Amino acid sequence: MTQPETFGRYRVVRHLGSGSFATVWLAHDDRLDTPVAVKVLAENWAHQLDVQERFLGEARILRQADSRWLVRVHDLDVLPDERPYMVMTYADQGSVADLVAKGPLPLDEALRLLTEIGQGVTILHRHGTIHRDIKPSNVLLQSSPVGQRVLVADLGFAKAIDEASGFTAAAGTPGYMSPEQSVVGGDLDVRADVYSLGAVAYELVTGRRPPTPPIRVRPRQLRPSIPPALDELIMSCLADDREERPRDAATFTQRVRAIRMAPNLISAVPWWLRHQGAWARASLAAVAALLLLAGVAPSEAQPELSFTRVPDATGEISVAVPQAWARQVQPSGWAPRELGQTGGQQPGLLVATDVTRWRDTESPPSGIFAGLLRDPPGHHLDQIIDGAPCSSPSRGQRLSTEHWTGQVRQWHDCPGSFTAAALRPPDGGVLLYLEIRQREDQPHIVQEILEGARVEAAT
Ligand SMILES: Nc1ncnc2c1ncn2[C@@H]1O[C@H](COP(=O)(O)OP(=O)(O)OP(=O)(O)O)[C@@H](O)[C@H]1O
Repeated sequence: MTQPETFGRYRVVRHLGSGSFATVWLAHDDRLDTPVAVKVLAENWAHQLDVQERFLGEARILRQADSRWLVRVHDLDVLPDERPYMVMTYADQGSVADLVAKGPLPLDEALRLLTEIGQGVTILHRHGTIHRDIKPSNVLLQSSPVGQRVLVADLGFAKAIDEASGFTAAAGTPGYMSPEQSVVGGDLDVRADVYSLGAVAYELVTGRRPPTPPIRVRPRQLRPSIPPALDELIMSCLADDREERPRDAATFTQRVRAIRMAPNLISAVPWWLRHQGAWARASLAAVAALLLLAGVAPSEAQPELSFTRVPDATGEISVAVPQAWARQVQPSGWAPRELGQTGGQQPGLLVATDVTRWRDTESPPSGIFAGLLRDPPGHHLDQIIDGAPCSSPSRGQRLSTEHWTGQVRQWHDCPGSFTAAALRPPDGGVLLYLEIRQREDQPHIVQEILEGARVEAAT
């Protein structure tokens, strides 16, 4: 295949891939200085009107739906040889198929992806569209300053809900396609996509594409650590009888979110986590018990303001906080992946007057989040945080003490104050990411907390 030089004003960089009907190129928009993906209808289909119509239909749906969870279409035009092309968001991190090719995903990552895919499909359903071909290779991944974002793509088979009865052609991909999709002339509704969401979920958590229906091997038989609620959800999506499935993608997504929030999946969550909604609530009884077990004791260093040292569940991190802040503790670690960093579950903790309101922008609690990163050399604060927690000006500074070197950024009127810091101990190796929120701005307390944080070598 010869590489064209340009498509209109877009300069072609390289070939990204070819599907059954189209070829996709990486190109550069020199005017806006941004990479784009250009999808061009294949020559052999260029004169087939129904295929052309489908191509244009895909571009229109994506343009009109215009969502951060879907590939966005920025432009549509026609080449001199009359082949249409659409200019889309470039997904620079491949697809979910690449991830799952390496095996089943960690549960927290699988649930995060399923929430995002569910959100993308929900947008389509609200737009009156059935995707009809949801599968891992049609879920693309794009890096963002705060992590990796899912983009549901390839609406080549998509159909308007109100035209979806009496289809003549069967369409979809075996393994992901609902039983009703393989019936010629069968009528469809959004529950066909719910089947596919269940099939994708099955593959993400087991590493195996589900067999053709009826499904006899439950995900928990292949991976016993899967929460029963997730096993149930996947099996209900894959029911032969669509009446037994969740009614739409929104219901599926809600149920995935509820599983993510279950107490046994709790991990501490930094403010900067981009999934604002998916927030685990701490079990207060467990918190009280953990506080006792952790041996919380007032610090002797601050007689005028009593400080307490609180460790995370592994004992690798501990923070000294004003006693009054340590009403609730979530000590069970965090997933740096949520902030776009590498590595699975890591030591981390959240200590606050009310952990459930950690990301409340109007009436924040006082507290501290601390999370460990196995440090890629040269990593710094701006690679972790994205944007600003509020519109007030911020001040950055370097910190260099006996225990830490690093960067600190503070917003003094957020409301209250907000501090983010990335600190390294003298022997390096790890990076401690900290967030400190204070209802009233008292800089000396922030200073004490930064000074008092500790990382012990894991035994
Ligand atoms: N926006 C995009 N950014 C980056 N890569 C993309 C983008 N859209 C498609 N691709 C890649 O281009 C290739 C071709 O995509 P296309 O949607 O034409 O077909 P497909 O989904 O691979 O196959 P089929 O259409 O036959 O199901 C795929 O490898 C896909 O990952």
